[in-house]
Formats: sequence, C-alpha cells, structure tokens
Amino acid sequence: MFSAHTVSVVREAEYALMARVPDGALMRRAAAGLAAECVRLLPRVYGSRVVLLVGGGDNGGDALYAGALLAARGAAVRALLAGGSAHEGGVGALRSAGGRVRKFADGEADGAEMFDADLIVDGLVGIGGRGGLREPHAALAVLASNAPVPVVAVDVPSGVDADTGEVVGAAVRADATVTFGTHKPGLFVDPGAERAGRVRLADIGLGPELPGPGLVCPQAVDIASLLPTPGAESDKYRRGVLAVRAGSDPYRGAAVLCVGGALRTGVGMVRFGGGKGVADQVIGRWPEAVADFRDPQSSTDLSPGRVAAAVIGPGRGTHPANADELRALLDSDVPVLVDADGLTLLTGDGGGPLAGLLRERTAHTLLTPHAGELARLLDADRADVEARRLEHAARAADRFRCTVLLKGSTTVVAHPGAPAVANPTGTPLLATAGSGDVLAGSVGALLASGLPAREAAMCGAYLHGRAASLARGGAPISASDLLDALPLAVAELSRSRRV
Ligand SMILES: NC(=O)C1=CN([C@@H]2O[C@H](COP(=O)(O)OP(=O)(O)OC[C@H]3O[C@@H](n4cnc5c(N)ncnc54)[C@H](OP(=O)(O)O)[C@@H]3O)[C@@H](O)[C@H]2O)[C@@H](O)CC1
Ligand SMILES: Nc1ncnc2c1ncn2[C@@H]1O[C@H](COP(=O)(O)OP(=O)(O)O)[C@@H](O)[C@H]1O
Ligand SMILES: [K+]
Repeated sequence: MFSAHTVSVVREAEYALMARVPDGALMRRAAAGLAAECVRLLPRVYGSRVVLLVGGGDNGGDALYAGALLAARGAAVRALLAGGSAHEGGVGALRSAGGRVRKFADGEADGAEMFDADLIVDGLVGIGGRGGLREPHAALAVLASNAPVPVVAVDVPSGVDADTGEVVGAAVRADATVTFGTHKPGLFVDPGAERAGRVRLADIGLGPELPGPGLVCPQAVDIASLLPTPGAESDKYRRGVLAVRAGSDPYRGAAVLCVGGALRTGVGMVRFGGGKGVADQVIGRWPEAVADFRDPQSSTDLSPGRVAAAVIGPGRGTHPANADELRALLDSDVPVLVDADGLTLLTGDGGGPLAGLLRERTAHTLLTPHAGELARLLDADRADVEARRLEHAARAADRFRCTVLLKGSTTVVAHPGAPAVANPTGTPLLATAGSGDVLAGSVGALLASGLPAREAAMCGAYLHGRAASLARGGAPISASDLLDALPLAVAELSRSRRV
C-alpha cells in the first residue's frame, strides 16, 4: 500500500527530522535519490546533456545538487534559473563540478538547450508552490513539456498542487517524478497524477517522523488480501446474496450489466427485483439470476432469500415509486450501494428524509457518483469536483455519513475518519456507457460477500480498472467486454496473493 501525506504533515516531520541530522543532510539524501533516477533515465551519464530548471527554493536546491552529482560523472549540466535567486550552496556545488548556470530571462521563448538535451530536471517548485505558476516558471514548464526529451520532476511536477492534484494554468508534464520521504496525494489523483508519470519514492529517513497517511493507494497484493475467496464450507448463502434494483423498461441494459458485474465478480446469488420486461431481459442473459417481478416499477421487499446487500439505481428511474423503493432499502439493515438514479433521487430530496435516513443508518452505505452527480449532490460546480476530487468526495462522505466512491479519471474513495483511497487502475477506455452499471454490480457483490463499504469500493474499483486493461489489450471496449474480463482480473489478483 503506498501512503501519502499532505504538505503540512510533511513539513512537521521534516522539522522533527532536521533537529536530529546534520545541516543539509536531507537535501543531500534527496539529491542522491534524484540523481539515481536521472542515471536510470539517461542512456549513459558521461557526455549526456542535462538541463536543470531551477526555482528559488529548496526544490531548485535538490535539482542543483543532483546536477552536481551528474556533472561529477561527466554529464554536461546546465541550470536555467527561473528567478533572481537560487539555492546558493547548490549553485556553488554545480559550478564546482563543472556545470553551467544562467538566468532564464522573462519573456525568453527559446529554450533551445531543452530541445537539445537528453534529460530535463524540473526543480521549479515543489511542496512550497502556491497557486498557478508565475512567469517565467510557467513558460519554462510549457517548454519542458513540449520538448521531445524525458522530464523528471523533483518531488512534484511544478504546477501540480501537492495536496489535491489540482492544476491551475501551466504545469510540467513529467515522465517520472522522484518524491521525497513520502508520497504526496496530488501524485495519485488527476489531474496531477497524469502529470507525474512513473512515481518513485526516495527514502530520506522521514518515515519514523510520519503519522498515519492521509491517503493510500492500494497495490495488487493489498487488494488480493481483501478479496473474498469461497472456502470449503461455503454455500451460496454464505458467499452472499445481492439484491439488485436496477433497470427499467426504457433502460433494460443497465439491469443486465449490473447483474453481470455482480455475477462475474463472484457472489452466492443475485436476486433481481423489477418489472417483467426488464426481468425477462435479465434472465435471458443471466439465467442464474433469480428474478422477483411483482411490481412493475419498484420492489421494496428485501425479505426473501437472505439478502446480504443491495444495489439500487442504475437505469432505475426517478418516479415516486423509485423513491419509495430507495426509502425502503435505506430503512433496512442491509448494506446498500446507491448509484445513478438513486443519487438523483437523493439530490431531489434536498437534504430531506432520504438524507436523514442515510445519516442515521448503521449498516454500510456506499454512494457511487460520477463528478456530475456529486456536483449536484453537493450543489457544487462539476469542474471544481474534477479539479479537487478528494475534497469533494470527503465532503459528501461527511455530509451523508457514509462511504463515497467518486468515479472518473482517478476514482477516489472517501470514508469518514479513514484515509482517502486513490485507485491506481483504469484507463480512459472505461469512459463508455454502461461501465458504471458494471461497477455498481461488482462492488455490490463484494458488499454482499461481507466486505465493509470502504474495502468493497476499493476492491471493486481496482478490479473494474484491471478488467478494462485486460479486456481487449488496449483496444476500445464496451461495457459488455468488462463482464468477460472481470473474472480475469479476479484470477490475476488471486495469483498475486501473498503466500
Ligand atoms: N520535505 C522534506 O523533507 C524535504 C524537502 N526537500 C525539498 O524542498 C522542497 C520544498 O522547498 P521550499 O520549501 O523551499 O519550497 P519550493 O517547493 O522550492 O517552493 C518555494 C519557491 O517557489 C516559489 N514559488 C512558490 N509558488 C510559486 C508559483 N506559483 N510560481 C512561481 N514560483 C513559486 C517561491 O517563491 P516566492 O513565492 O517565495 O517568491 C520559492 O522560491 C521540496 O519540494 C523538496 O524538493 C528536500 O530538499 C529535503 C527534504
Ligand atoms: N477518463 C477516464 N479514465 C478512467 N476511468 C474513467 C474515465 N472516465 C470514466 N471512467 C470510469 O468509467 C466508469 C463510468 O461510469 P459512469 O459515469 O457511471 O457511466 P455510465 O453511467 O454510462 O455507466 C466509472 O467507473 C469511471 O471511473
Ligand atoms: K518540481
């Protein structure tokens, strides 16, 4: 599990550690870690051309000391200073090692050194960055990102907010980021994550000073250890029965995809409740599902079949009968996942009885909005939700006292009182109609097998993202392709289980 800490926490840990180590030791450790990554990225060090982009703070200092190490091994290193001043010790070390230093003039648009380089090192700003990049930093960031040359970012890509991943204006697009002491949340959450490239952690001895993380990014072994596996004594009821309240006459496919997502993730039984038209369609595709069709529009009865969890919302409709159905589920003591139309009903309720039921329930509850749905739920701006995903998911989790899985280019999970989760898997190919319905069924299956909402969300998002990558080897996929690939993703995880 990768852990990330916010800037203020990193600063506190840094002060505590600095009191115990000689002056300059942390920067030397950081520079050594950075130089090692540069060596990995260069075809060879001797004779290579390295350009350092250097801001006025310690981030620039790291770049300068790393440049000095590379220059000492025969690289031709040039530093472009973005401001009037730069880390004095770093400038001295680079010059002593044979490197060259010059100021990048305001308005200069050339950057020829960058286009001729073998590697660009972005030391413009790190965790001390505030707001959008000023000039000439912004111009340098654009030149570096456009140069056909690998870019390694120091600590965070300049222009990316280390805590949130927000990008305001220009930002460096790096091929790799070397981050120091601990990961920063903005490296795992888009739009920042997309700018960071491959992220490497350089150990500078900060670990013992750090409290628990503010955010985690689970890896395959972490998810594998959570994934429920049927034991010898399992039967279909012990594995879990999932009630699905998805689909309606105009949106029958949503029910088929949601039920399929559950079955292909692994569940004891799916009990589908809904009108005859949609139930026929579900049974036609999934004869193993059990359909209860009494009420054409909604099904409020969870009593038959020892239901362990319920999913409600995909393609279900927003009629008053659907609100009754949602109310009945929220009033029950089974874990409930609310998606799509269920979220619209919640928004329409405007913090009224449905929100009250949500807040009061003791069984696990999971909301799975995309950015638009979350914006409506919070009465916020969609662009703000996409810019600062963690903040908005956490706000919804606190407001409704439940777990929130925010879908999108980075899927994040928020749960009151627990570290946020950034899902590392997925591809933009997932942006296709119906893939959210598959996710709802898949996470529902994990809830029904007994995982708590946060863990079910974490596992389901991971599997869904892997399924997208495995489905057609990078070719475009449809939501139905995800159904075929989900078992492959489960099997892949089972193989990576710790022995
Ligand atoms: N944590 C650790 O344990 C360790 C941390 N280390 C390193 O220290 C780094 C933090 O260094 P830091 O505190 O000096 O801040 P840093 O990131 O260089 O930024 C400040 C400079 O940027 C400027 N600036 C700010 N915003 C700007 C903008 N929008 N546009 C343009 N400029 C802007 C700001 O100018 P000012 O606003 O003050 O005029 C000032 O000059 C950290 O990321 C890591 O690399 C390691 O050496 C060792 C261990
Ligand atoms: N750019 C993207 N990169 C990765 N995953 C994405 C991207 N866009 C959407 N997704 C994923 O695709 C799914 C879309 O779900 P949703 O928005 O509910 O669509 P639908 O309602 O059509 O099923 C979510 O799991 C989401 O995380
Ligand atoms: K940087």
